[in-house]
Amino acid sequence: MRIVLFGYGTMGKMIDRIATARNHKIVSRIDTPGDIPPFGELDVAIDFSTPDSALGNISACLENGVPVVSGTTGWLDGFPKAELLCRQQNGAFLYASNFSLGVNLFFELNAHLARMMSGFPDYAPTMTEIHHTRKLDAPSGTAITLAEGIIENSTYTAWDSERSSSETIPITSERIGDTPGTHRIAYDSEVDRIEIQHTAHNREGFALGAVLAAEWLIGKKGVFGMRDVLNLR
Ligand SMILES: NC(=O)C1=CN([C@@H]2O[C@H](COP(=O)(O)OP(=O)(O)OC[C@H]3O[C@@H](n4cnc5c(N)ncnc54)[C@H](OP(=O)(O)O)[C@@H]3O)[C@@H](O)[C@H]2O)C=CC1
Ligand SMILES: O=C(O)C1=N[C@H](C(=O)O)C[C@H](O)C1
Repeated sequence: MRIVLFGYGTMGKMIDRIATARNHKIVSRIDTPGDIPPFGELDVAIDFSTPDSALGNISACLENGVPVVSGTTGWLDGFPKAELLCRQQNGAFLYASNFSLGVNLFFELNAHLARMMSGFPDYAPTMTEIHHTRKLDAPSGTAITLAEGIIENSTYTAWDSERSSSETIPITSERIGDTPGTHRIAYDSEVDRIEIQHTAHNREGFALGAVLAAEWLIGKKGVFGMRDVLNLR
């Protein structure tokens, strides 16, 4: 595949290495606002940029008929616009708050646990996410996806950065050193705690997942997520 990378920071560089090792060609590396890749020479775009720039990068790809994979977090207010543009352009767009296989299995486990716990109102959920100190957004995109998974499968209606009501899931964000990404969900009662946790040991799983998603997206039309790639339906 001929690939453009939007965002050439920690993730962009790792994706470059993994994609090249899988015999893909990185045609262009965009790391500065306003830089435009040679859209006509591309098979797919991969965006790991910033909360402020993701929607613009994704829109430019869709307007130029280039399938686009995005893992950027912190811009999801703009997601409906990207989705609409993709459908209007009959394009291909794949978004995931987390591309690692382990986290996507953890999403399934979280949904299952939420369904199970919804019958036991003595237990209340809380969530903690821990990332590196360079991270621009909080809570993490993964934590928001996990909270949405609980909301879909329980009587909880919202998440918040603190417990603002008995119907909200509180999310605590910690920023420590170079932590790649840790997500913990705990259900506490007066007498005990049930908890599940995913710990990324490094960022390889995120980067490989994004390249696999880009390979999968070629030839498809529509809006997709990692559940489609991994066939978790
Ligand atoms: N979905 C997933 O699995 C994962 C998602 N992420 C997310 O990916 C994103 C990037 O993470 P990470 O690589 O660690 O962050 P970095 O800050 O290391 O990289 C982002 C890069 O994007 C550049 N940039 C700024 N503006 C633009 C623009 N308009 N177009 C293209 N590039 C631009 C930045 O340049 P400058 O520094 O000069 O501003 C920076 O080099 C984050 O949102 C993060 O949350 C991260 C890991 C996994
Ligand atoms: O910024 C990061 O590093 C990560 N961001 C994603 C998120 O916000 O969930 C995914 C992963 O946890 C690493």
